[in-house]
Amino acid sequence: MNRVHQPAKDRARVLLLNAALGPLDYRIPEGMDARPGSIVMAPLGPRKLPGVVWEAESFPVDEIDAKKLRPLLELRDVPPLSAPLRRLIEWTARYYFAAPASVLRMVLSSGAAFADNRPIIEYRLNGNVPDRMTPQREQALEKLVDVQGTISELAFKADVSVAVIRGLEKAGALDRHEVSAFADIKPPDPDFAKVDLSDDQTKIGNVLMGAVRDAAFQPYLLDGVTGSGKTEVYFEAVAEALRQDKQTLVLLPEIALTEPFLDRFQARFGTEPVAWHSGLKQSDRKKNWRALADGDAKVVVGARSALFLPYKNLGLIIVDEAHEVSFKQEDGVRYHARDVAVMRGLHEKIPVVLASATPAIESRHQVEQGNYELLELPARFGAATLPEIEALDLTQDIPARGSWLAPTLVKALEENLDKGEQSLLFLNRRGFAPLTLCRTCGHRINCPNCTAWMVEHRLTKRLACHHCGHVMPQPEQCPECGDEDSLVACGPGVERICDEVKMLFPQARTAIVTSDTIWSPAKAGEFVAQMEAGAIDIVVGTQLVTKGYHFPNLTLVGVVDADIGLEGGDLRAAERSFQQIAQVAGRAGRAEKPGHVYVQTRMPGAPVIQALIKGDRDGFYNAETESRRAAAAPPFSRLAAIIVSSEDNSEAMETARLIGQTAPKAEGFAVYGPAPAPLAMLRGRHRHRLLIHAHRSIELQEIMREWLEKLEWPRAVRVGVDVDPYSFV
Ligand SMILES: Nc1ncnc2c1ncn2[C@@H]1O[C@H](COP(=O)(O)OP(=O)(O)OP(=O)(O)O)[C@@H](O)[C@H]1O
Ligand SMILES: [Zn+2]
Repeated sequence: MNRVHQPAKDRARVLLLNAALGPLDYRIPEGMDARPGSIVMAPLGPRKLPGVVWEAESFPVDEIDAKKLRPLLELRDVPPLSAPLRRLIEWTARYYFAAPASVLRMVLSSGAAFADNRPIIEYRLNGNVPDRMTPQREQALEKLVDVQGTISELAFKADVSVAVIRGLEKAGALDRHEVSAFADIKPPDPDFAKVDLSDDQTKIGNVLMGAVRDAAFQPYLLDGVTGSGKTEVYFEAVAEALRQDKQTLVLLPEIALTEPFLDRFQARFGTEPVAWHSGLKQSDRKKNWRALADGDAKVVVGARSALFLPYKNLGLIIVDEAHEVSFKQEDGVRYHARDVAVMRGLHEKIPVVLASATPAIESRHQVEQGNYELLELPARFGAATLPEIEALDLTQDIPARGSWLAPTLVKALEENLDKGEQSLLFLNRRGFAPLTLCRTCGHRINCPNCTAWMVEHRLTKRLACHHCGHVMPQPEQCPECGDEDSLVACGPGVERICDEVKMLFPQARTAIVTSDTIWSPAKAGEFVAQMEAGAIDIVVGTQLVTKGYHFPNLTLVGVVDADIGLEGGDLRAAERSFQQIAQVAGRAGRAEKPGHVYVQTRMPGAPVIQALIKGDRDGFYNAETESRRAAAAPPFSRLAAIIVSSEDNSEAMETARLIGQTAPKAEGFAVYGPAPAPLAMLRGRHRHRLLIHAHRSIELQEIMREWLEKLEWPRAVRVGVDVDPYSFV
């Protein structure tokens, strides 16, 4: 056997959609036009697996004899993956220590690539009631009103088994509908509803339109205060891409934001863009995938997973709310969508726009380095002004016993209510209380699988672990000492704040907005409609309400606990607190009526709080950047984490120790740990961490690859690498 780089003409190296397998060689049968990028079906043992033909030189392997090659089974009738996309997949896999097949999975994510073009069969209720009723059937009939989907989607939506849905179909309660595999897509009209831009907006719009026409790689940081019209401005670039017949990808940090975005887009371009997120039903996933691969979908808006899709001729990428940490994926391939978006721009040779009112320190640093071009919108659009921000010192302005809102904030809420204006209370904690404690023995109710407290959710009468999803009924007695009525809820979550609001203002119409209540774009749409109709007076929400929304009648914002974010003390704690509070403050007074923001804190003198109340954004950024520079922290250095986990703690510890002991020694390369992770147990696995700190000039991945490749550990141990980590637990 020898390593050959130039394979024979009828030989194909195929990256199969299976992370455990390396690339394999196959024979290309006579007449099959398979070349790099082609999506194929290949035999593996008795099975048939999808895969993509790749340049052999990208993945050198020991070649097997031509006579032993099995032939490819089929060439799929879908456009091949482009060379720039193949290079992006390779880059992502190398940079983030992921199997190329795992990255490829995100590209082919819908199964659409392998499905034939036959119609998709969906079902919906037809009003017939089956003769025989069961509780499950009743539940399904209740929950599936106006829902259409495949059998398994209906089962999921109705929370019953597939057999129940099949039974309903047999009993004649469901009608069958054929849905075309191809979407019927109306192209957006770039000139549908043009807006008159201000002078500042026009200047930036022109820069971006020029960039789209130039069709060259250029990242932009579109830095404009909340409500300055960043969206209007980047819509100009989208319009230009449409005129050039190029595709645009708009990435949003949260699927809940897609729904309001669709409406806004429709108002500007006359039709909705194509959406991509985990909430899509199977038939829409397939259709949308196909439409963007064929180039029919001109504008795609989605969550981070939309980044890897095989667009036919991408001309522009926009990352909105680009500072958001939710662009970092924390499981599977641990990539940062903002960084990969820029890499995609580089490979596709197109402009990339990062829009934010509170840019990441990393992005500002790139501007300083001359890598990104800065475009600034310093003022709110029109007559709107930035809200007044005031700190409420909780040690002076003390909330009543058993409550969490300072008297000054309560009074402001009351006045706002009287004026008929809307208010928003922000607390980044889901549920009722973060901890349940026994007054008798001091026992704290922990998750059995994680080093974490069980969070009380009073609305669903359960305790839930926010790390693994474990739930239990609210116990009547202490699980430790057995005492009755001794359990108390400690600390507030949004539900508890909402209870307080209802006690204070029984007449107020309230809404809780968290991922528990707004779990789909449709739910977000309902919430927006209610806000716009004035059917809600006071919203209590988590970070989900801090970004993107535009409610003209929302004039008062209260930050319930500004200190929470600073507690963890990780690298980005101050930056994140600043961003969150500035963003939530940015929801207030976005139209004619001015806004007011109260920030409850025990540390009114903290630099973050001071910068917020003085509106000294640049002061905060400069100080924070300098402290990072002084500490040689990112972006002035690089970090990578190694997370070792196993159900067996001693195995995990041994492996972590082995990794630590074999750490390479190099100038500007330091390894800290191993140490038990702060989240020492997660989903029943014991976790240990190492942190690598390196000079920017160092080939971090190369050194780590060489180091880890030589080591062996028990099969049950998982070793994950997190490059440029955002989470340190
Ligand atoms: N040139 C314009 N003409 C008319 N309306 C405008 C114009 N520019 C902005 N607006 C309006 O001002 C409001 C704020 O604009 P937009 O939502 O684009 O700001 P943003 O910078 O994206 O805000 P945020 O970062 O807070 O989400 C919107 O209602 C928008 O329609
Ligand atoms: Zn748990």
